[in-house]
Amino acid sequence: MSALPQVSAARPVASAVAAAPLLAVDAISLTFGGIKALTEVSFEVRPQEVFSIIGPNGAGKTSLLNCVSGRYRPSRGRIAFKGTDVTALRPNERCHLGIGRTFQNLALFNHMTVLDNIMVGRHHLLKNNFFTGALYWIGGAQREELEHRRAVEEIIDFLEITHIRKAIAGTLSYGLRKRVELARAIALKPDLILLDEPMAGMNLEEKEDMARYILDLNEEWGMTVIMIEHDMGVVMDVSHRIMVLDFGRKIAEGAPEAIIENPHVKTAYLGADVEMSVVADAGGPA
Ligand SMILES: Nc1ncnc2c1ncn2[C@@H]1O[C@H](COP(=O)(O)OP(=O)(O)OP(=O)(O)O)[C@@H](O)[C@H]1O
Repeated sequence: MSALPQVSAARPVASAVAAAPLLAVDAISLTFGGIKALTEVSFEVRPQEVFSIIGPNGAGKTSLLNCVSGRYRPSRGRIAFKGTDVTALRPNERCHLGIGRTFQNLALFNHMTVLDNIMVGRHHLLKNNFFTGALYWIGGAQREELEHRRAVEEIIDFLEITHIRKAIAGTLSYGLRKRVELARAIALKPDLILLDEPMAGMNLEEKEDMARYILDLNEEWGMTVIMIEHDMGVVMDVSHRIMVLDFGRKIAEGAPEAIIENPHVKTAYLGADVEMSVVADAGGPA
């Protein structure tokens, strides 16, 4: 008997299967004191894929995402994005290259409005600073501001948060704050977005909405997605490919229907009581 949910037919990737990888992670290892969080993990993500990372608690999923975003520097190995070695780059430099992210725990400015939180997301795209802004207020800076507002409004429309655009972020429900955080991350118009447990703490309806936004981001906006998620129904339904970590090592990688049948994956999950219940509760596609 499988503890994992049934899967529907595999999702085809819009880009050619043979496309050069957008992200190439080559044998990265990461240690914290004596703890081996990651051991020689390698994988590639192709343009326009939804690539999910799953595994029991403490398997190294967030550590891996932090290595890709630049928050952690792996002790060994190499990370290339769009063919450029980014291993030594800081998070904001990777952000400029087109890597965006959301966090496992919400990281919004709670005292600010939804609109301002999303505008913060676009901040690094602003070309005009205080001085050029003062000199060219009638021209460039004002036009740039209008452009940013238009882009932000497009995101607000897309994520259906028009009704809360003026609300103070901290007053919103958890599900809505997660959606605002996604809005802020996509405001950067990243080519690759890293989502750390986007459905955590959500009710079924909120999860269904979030799954739809992720699919639309991928299919309509062409964004490549790397997602960590514990809800296996969602993972199996939205992912093109899945990588499984256990104790910091990659134990499997492939299409959802192959992962679900993989004996190593079943063993890893059956060996983890907490994950077992999460997986068993996942009622299939979101
Ligand atoms: N900043 C840190 N300092 C010390 N140890 C850490 C740190 N971050 C992660 N670890 C350790 O690295 C290992 C992997 O943790 P990580 O959070 O990456 O796992 P995870 O798969 O994301 O877990 P979860 O599903 O519970 O979020 C764990 O043993 C964890 O305790």
